[in-house]
Formats: sequence, C-alpha cells, structure tokens
Amino acid sequence: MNNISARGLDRFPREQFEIASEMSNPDAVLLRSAKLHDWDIPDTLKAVGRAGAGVNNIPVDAMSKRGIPVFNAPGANANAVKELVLGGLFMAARCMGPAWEFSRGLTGTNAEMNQAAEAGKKQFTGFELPGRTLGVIGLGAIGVNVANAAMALGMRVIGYDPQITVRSAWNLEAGVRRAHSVDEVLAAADVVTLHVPETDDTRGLINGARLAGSREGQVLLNFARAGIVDETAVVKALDQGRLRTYVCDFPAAAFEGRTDVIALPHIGASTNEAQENCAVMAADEVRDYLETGNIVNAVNFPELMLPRNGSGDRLTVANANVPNMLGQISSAVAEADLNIADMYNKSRGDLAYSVVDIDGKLPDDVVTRLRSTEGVLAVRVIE
Ligand SMILES: NC(=O)C1=CN([C@@H]2O[C@H](COP(=O)(O)OP(=O)(O)OC[C@H]3O[C@@H](n4cnc5c(N)ncnc54)[C@H](O)[C@@H]3O)[C@@H](O)[C@H]2O)C=CC1
Ligand SMILES: O=C(O)CCC(=O)C(=O)O
Repeated sequence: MNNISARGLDRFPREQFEIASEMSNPDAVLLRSAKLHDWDIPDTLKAVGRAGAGVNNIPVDAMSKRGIPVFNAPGANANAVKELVLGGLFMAARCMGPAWEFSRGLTGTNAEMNQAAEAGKKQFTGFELPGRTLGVIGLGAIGVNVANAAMALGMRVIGYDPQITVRSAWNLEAGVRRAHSVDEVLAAADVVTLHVPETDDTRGLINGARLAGSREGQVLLNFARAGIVDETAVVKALDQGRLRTYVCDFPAAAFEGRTDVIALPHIGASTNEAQENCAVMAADEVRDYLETGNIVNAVNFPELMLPRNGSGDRLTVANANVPNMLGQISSAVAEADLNIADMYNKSRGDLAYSVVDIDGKLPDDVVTRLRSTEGVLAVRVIE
C-alpha cells in the first residue's frame, strides 16, 4: 500500500507469493503511512505489516475483532529519527532556518553580501548545548537513542515514560534523570523532544495549559505525530515568547510563513537504511505468520513461537480471552479422533491465540465448527 523497499519485498519468493500494489483479495498487506481507517477489510486478510513504528494509521481494534494481527518494526527506524531530531536540535539552537533564509535573500557583489551578512548576523545568536537540559517524553526506541546522544553532547537529560520497558531502561545512559510527569519535564527543560505514539491518551498531550507552565524560551521538537501537539497552542506560545522555536516533522496551515517553526515533510524515517530495515523486519514477520502462525512484534497479539511438531496440520485460533475456549478447541480436535502433538496458548488483553500441532489432517467440518464457535475470531489451518 506504500513504497516498500525491494529488500523487504524480496523476502517473499515469487514462486510462492504474488506481490502487487492493487489486489482485491490479499492474504496480507504491507504499508507505511497509508491510512486504513476507512478501508473495507477484505475477508481474505490474515495479516497487516507496518514497515515502521507508529500504527495510528491502522484500525488496530477492528483488526483484533477479526483476529488479524498487526505487525510493526520496532526500533528499525530509530536511528534515522534520532539523527533528524539532532539535526532539528542544532538548527533550532543556532537559528539555522532563519539565518539561511536571510542569506538566501542577500544580493549584490561578494563584498556587498559579506557586509550585509556581518551586519545582519546579530539576529541569529544561538546557544550551545553542554549544560543545557533536554527533556525527553517517551523513552522507547527513539527516545532512548535521542537521550543517550544528548548526554554524549554534554547536555543534562531528564526523561518521562511511565511505562518504560526493562529493555529501554537497560539501554538508557545512567545519567538520565527520571521525571514523574510531563509538566515536570516542561518546567525543567531548555529543549523538549516528544517520542510517544499517537493514542487516545497522548492526543493533545502538549496543550495550552501545559505550555503555560513550560520554561520560558523553550525549544519544542516533535518528530512523533502532529496530533500529540495542539498547533494553536504552539502558535500562541511562540507569539508570547514562551516557546523560542517549534521543530516538527508535520507541516500545518497554522505555521505558514513563520520563521520560528521548522516543519519538515514527515521524513524522520526517510533514509535508505531505515526503509530497508523496516521493510525486511515487517516482511519477515508477516511471512513467518503466514507460513507458521508464529507471532513476533504484533501490536495486538501475544508473542508466540512454537517449533513445528510432526507432519500433520497446524491449527491456529484467535479468540476472545474468555473461559473454556481452549477446552472447546481441544474437544473439537479430540472428537475428530485426532491427537494433539503440541500446543501453545497465550493471551494479551481481550484476545487469546493458540497454535495446535495435530497428528494428521484436520477435517473441514471441524474447522467450520470452530469458526462458528462463539468467541472465535479467526481460524487457520496450515498444512
Ligand atoms: N517522524 C517519523 O517519521 C517517525 C515517527 N515515529 C513516531 O514516534 C513514535 C515513537 O516511536 P518509537 O520510539 O519507535 O516507539 P516505542 O514504542 O519504542 O516507544 C514509545 C514510548 O512511548 C512511551 N509512552 C507512551 N505513552 C506515553 C506517555 N503518555 N508519556 C510518556 N511516555 C509514553 C511508551 O511507554 C514507549 O516506551 C511512534 O509511535 C511514531 O508515532 C516513529 C518513527 C518514524
Ligand atoms: O514510513 C515512513 O516514512 C513513516 C515512518 C513513521 O512515521 C513510523 O515509523 O511511525
């Protein structure tokens, strides 16, 4: 549904898979930022692969209700985003956007331009980074990378993430100070950078009330999602001098003509390396799921890997996480006089997922019966 790096598409051998940008009955879709919220989900769809981090463009709840896992590529573009954030940080600290605009407007001979440059440069006095405080909101793959890079530049770093993972905590430089709220970060930092997903909880996270309590003359960096920031409140804070510069990856009408806003066209992940990393990771996850039913890096399914046991069918069932589902699955198999060689069941929130290796071939009527069992969302048989 978007440009997916050929390195990723090549993970699907063409003898086994048909790949196209338009297809009426796909088994799976791969996408980047395409918006799926108004898409009629085809009955054939078994998996969605997001070649990137954010999944706010995908109706994840609707997919879960149909028993369709949504895979993403955690961390695969984190370095690319970190580098752009650092670029934005340097641009803001040294007034590079307006200074470049100023230079581009100079005309005349070299001597005249030089004279005008020397006379005009006092408007573009910036600040240096060592000793300044960077506030990082969201310490996942990108936030941790940015925090660590800022420490290496001599900045003080304060971070806020109430659900930080053990992995992120291990990766974070020891000197990063822990904040207990977004407000604490806004009040303490010279520069604030946002690295949270866009969800119902984070939409409008940076709003007028919060900016009113932020440190005077702050730089705000948003390479996460436009919706996390209230653009009207940002413009007001810029006009009041509360914010010095807003650097983001999302152009908006509210910022038109402003020299104190640097808005890039959503290029955080636009490096060949990031696009390849994301495409390969998402493609491998989707292919593995189609071929084995195993789940790695799905945002709505539990992580589950079961090595194939025996040469019979593999049954996979996604169902509501309610009592007696596992009993009904194993009874259906037993009533067909078949033995279960191995099975693995795991749940995540409202959803449970089972992979069942069977000694033999599962009759069609058992599959039909399972599909019509209350609470069952999706059934697949992998031969
Ligand atoms: N500009 C671009 O091209 C790109 C933008 N992104 C955006 O950046 C976001 C973050 O990406 P990653 O770091 O890879 O994701 P991640 O899932 O590794 O990290 C997100 C972190 O945010 C934390 N978080 C969630 N709600 C929070 C809250 N209310 N306050 C503080 N922390 C909170 C989570 O606990 C998690 O640790 C993505 O969801 C995506 O929207 C990601 C890649 C490229
Ligand atoms: O694929 C892209 O260019 C967008 C990347 C992004 O926003 C993400 O990974 O969340």
